[in-house]
Amino acid sequence: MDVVNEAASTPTPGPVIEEPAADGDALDVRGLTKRFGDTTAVDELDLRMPRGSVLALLGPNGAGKTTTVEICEGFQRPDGGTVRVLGLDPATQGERLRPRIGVMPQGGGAYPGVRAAEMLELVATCSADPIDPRWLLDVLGLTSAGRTPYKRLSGGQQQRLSLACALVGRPELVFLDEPTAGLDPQARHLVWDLVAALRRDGVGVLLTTHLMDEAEALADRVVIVDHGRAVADGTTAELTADPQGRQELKFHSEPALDLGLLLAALPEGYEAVEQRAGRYVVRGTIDPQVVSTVTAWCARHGVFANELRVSRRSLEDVFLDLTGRELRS
Ligand SMILES: Nc1ncnc2c1ncn2[C@@H]1O[C@H](COP(=O)(O)OP(=O)(O)OP(=O)(O)O)[C@@H](O)[C@H]1O
Repeated sequence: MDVVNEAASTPTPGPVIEEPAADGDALDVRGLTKRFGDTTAVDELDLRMPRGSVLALLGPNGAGKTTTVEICEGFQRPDGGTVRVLGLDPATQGERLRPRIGVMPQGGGAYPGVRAAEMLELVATCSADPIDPRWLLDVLGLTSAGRTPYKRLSGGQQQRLSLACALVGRPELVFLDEPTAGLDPQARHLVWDLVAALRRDGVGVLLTTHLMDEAEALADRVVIVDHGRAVADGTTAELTADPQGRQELKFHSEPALDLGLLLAALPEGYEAVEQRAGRYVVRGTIDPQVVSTVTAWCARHGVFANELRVSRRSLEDVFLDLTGRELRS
């Protein structure tokens, strides 16, 4: 799927506009701060995003993701810090920036009576070189809903229409705020495929999510935010790598097992933690003998070792280790 170059585009001669160097970052945010009364929604946040890459802002509800995105889009003004999007300041150069970005806001929204295809065609008319709206409706599985008024579309269809509106202007950078919230698994994968296609076409994508599998599946780089601050920043591989190269054995069992006794049954150098009630992780070199020792130890104590698996750390684990809370908390 070639999203950006799908329709032949003929460059239109026009006034020469001084644009920033093409090799600059798509996004360069430094020390971004935003307060609402006593609440510091965004707190000295730094973000860098090369052009054509996918950056995920991952964090729990209220972490400051939407506020950050809305500042980058030019919908809110920061209280401190500098923001450059495609080399432009969204607060003061919004008119030059808007034609070059696509925005899919959280929850979408439209005039309730407008038909799906009309809405997309209307948005397309605002662009100098739009993608063919019919093609986009087709790719997003919305052709049969083209004549349906917005208010009668299902939540998933509204979400996909909102995504189509964000893409129809052939943007260089797209902001997707929780793009798969409320979608069924099929529609969710359709959106994932589209984001992957955008990336292949060289379109930058900043997406927010509180779904770690979404961030893992789509993003070149993940910034984990909590209380408006970046608590971790890197590729999924970097973030989930264990500093000592250890593996993990995870299992579910009764809460409050005596992990001191479990460790005594294992060779020296292992770590065992109850990440939350009844969820255990043993870290170290995990070989069949260790698995056998753990299950035998559980059996001796009259408890099951359920859902036992050897795995690498997930982004959820990283968040839990950094904040002591779950992403969905
Ligand atoms: N307009 C506003 N007025 C007052 N407080 C606000 C406003 N917008 C956001 N906040 C507060 O700022 C903090 C960050 O909110 P924000 O919506 O940016 O978080 P989020 O990470 O996007 O959360 P969610 O995943 O729920 O969308 C929250 O405490 C929120 O209540």
